[in-house]
Amino acid sequence: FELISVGIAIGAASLLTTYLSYTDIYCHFSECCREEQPLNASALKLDLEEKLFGQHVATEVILKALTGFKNNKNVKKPLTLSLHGWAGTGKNFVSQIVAENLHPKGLKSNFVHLFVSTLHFPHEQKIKLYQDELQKWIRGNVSACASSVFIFDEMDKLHPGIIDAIKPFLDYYEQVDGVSYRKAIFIFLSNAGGDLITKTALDFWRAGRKREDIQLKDLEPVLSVGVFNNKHSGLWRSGLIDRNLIDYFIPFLPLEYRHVKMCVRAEMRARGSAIDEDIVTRVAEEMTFFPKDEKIYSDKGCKTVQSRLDFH
Ligand SMILES: Nc1ncnc2c1ncn2[C@@H]1O[C@H](COP(=O)(O)OP(=O)(O)OP(=O)(O)O)[C@@H](O)[C@H]1O
Repeated sequence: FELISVGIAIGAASLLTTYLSYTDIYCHFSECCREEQPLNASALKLDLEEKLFGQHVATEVILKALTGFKNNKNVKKPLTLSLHGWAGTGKNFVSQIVAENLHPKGLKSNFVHLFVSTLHFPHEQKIKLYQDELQKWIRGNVSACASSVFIFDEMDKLHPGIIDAIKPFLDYYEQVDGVSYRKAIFIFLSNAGGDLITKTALDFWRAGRKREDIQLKDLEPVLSVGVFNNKHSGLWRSGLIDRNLIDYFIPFLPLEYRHVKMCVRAEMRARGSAIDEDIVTRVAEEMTFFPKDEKIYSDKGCKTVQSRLDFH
């Protein structure tokens, strides 16, 4: 009798290993949604600290928000991050880093979805249609992979109201029509609030205080109110803010001359070229800086660094 149960145990164990190795092999060749895969927090930390320049607030908040969310076995709602700041300060860049740390194929993953307002929702008269499609699209993708990531770029160009279509998915519901959205991540990117962030950064600078002393609490309240009252933020009077469904408003500070230089060096490294400090300085000096008198912050952040480097 004992022999039979030992036999069954061995059989079950070997079936399990075959199944495990089968899934491993399958997932090696075809992308799998590994919902329970924990986040490698130290890899994300290293990525952010090494690659993202001048954004100490964003780095800290994103790291905390993601590790907290992914380590919590009992999340009550999806994670919703709203990234704000001037052009070229790293919002898309960070979303890419986050996406890669959640799904190895990053933006190319079947489980990471990027919406660009001017591309996907261009016509104001089609708001209702966009809302229906967006709901269907998100429902379909979350049903296929609970830990899907949705990135909405150019939120400030999104017609007011469209985003409220996804409100039920962002709320504290266990399920909506049989689908649970609790493990999904929504990231909104916007230039709205960039002026408020710059003002705070300038106030610190003018008061002789260090940029690194700026904290989330100096900016988050101003940002959420500012965005709610801004007709061109995509979140104007949005129920998402009203209902406190956005977990973090994350400020991206305007980049200074020294950060632009760091971007040039990073780009040179990525191209496999030796770092030539003369070229670094020349590229950085070609950028334009504001405000008019102090000339502290780069107009385009690090955005045109790559193309400018081609000239040298
Ligand atoms: N803080 C930063 N640290 C390192 N590289 C940066 C940073 N900001 C921008 N870059 C570089 O500049 C490029 C453009 O930046 P990115 O697209 O992330 O800007 P953005 O904030 O999304 O701008 P926009 O609001 O105009 O969409 C990035 O791909 C990256 O190479």
